Amino acid sequence: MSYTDSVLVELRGLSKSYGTHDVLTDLDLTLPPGIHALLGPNGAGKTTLVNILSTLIPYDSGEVRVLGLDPRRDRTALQGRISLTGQYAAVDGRLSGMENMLMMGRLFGLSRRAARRRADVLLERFDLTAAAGKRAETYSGGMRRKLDIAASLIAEPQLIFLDEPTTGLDTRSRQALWDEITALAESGASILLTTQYLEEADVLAERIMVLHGGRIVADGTAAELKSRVGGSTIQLHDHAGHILDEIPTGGSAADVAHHLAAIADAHPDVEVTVRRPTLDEVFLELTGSPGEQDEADEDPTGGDRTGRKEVAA
Ligand SMILES: Nc1ncnc2c1ncn2[C@@H]1O[C@H](COP(=O)(O)OP(=O)(O)OP(=O)(O)O)[C@@H](O)[C@H]1O
Repeated sequence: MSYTDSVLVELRGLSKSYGTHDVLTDLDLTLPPGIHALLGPNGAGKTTLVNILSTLIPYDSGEVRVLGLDPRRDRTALQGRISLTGQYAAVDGRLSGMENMLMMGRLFGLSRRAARRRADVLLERFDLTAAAGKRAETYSGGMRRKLDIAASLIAEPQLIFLDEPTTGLDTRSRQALWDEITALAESGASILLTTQYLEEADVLAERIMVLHGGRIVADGTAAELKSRVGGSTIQLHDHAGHILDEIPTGGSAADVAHHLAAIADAHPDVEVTVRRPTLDEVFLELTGSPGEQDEADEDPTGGDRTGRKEVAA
């Protein structure tokens, strides 16, 4: 496989097992630079794949290139160009936010002065400047997660792996982190994030891969995945918002207009909305199991509990 700047990750026949348990089976994938989400239920193999790509664990067979490098053979060179923020924050609670940043800078071989300069910029960017002198163990969960990500960015990685970056965060912290992730991508870094939150993948990622049973069962933009489960649905509801009926459509303007005209004739007073399928519905269709939703949280994107985001007709 040859590397060009237009290829971020390339997999050919990647397989990985633990004993007799096949976790990843014959994966093929080519990713361009950008924000990509790896979505899948518990145990689907998301962390295993990220750990392989980020050099933490070896793969069994196949070909793997990350930024043109083989994570097994070119481990050290690749480690200098990527960062990994795991589900379990690597922050040292006894050190202050700034000390954590400087420690990470030294690990990446930056001079003290360069590390300090970069730490100032990143702490400011993640809104942690005021807390920089305080021990990290006094931080909230959201602040620790932000510090962890800030520290992982100290060496300006080309590719950032975020493994379930918002798991366990409340809605506000999650939204703040989404804003940061978007800003990181705008500054030119590529991001590969894993998530169990369908909405997170929908909001952040240009491309979503659904991992299930060791294979990628779907791959595309959120809109492309949604189009796999059919066109828009027209919802009829009363003035109190109770859903009276749902009518599937082919999705084209002509087809939706045709249905709306018939509804207007038969029920001139009824209220209608037209909505696209949600990623939950896509997930159910593709994997036979519902995607995980954080029941404790209200939906941060403003949809209802089912992840529905309605669009006025
Ligand atoms: N070191 C290991 N030894 C044996 N089995 C493992 C090991 N690491 C992971 N597994 C198994 O491999 C499968 C995939 O695990 P992985 O952590 O990659 O899934 P995941 O999609 O990241 O799940 P989650 O969303 O729960 O983090 C699981 O069945 C897990 O039990």
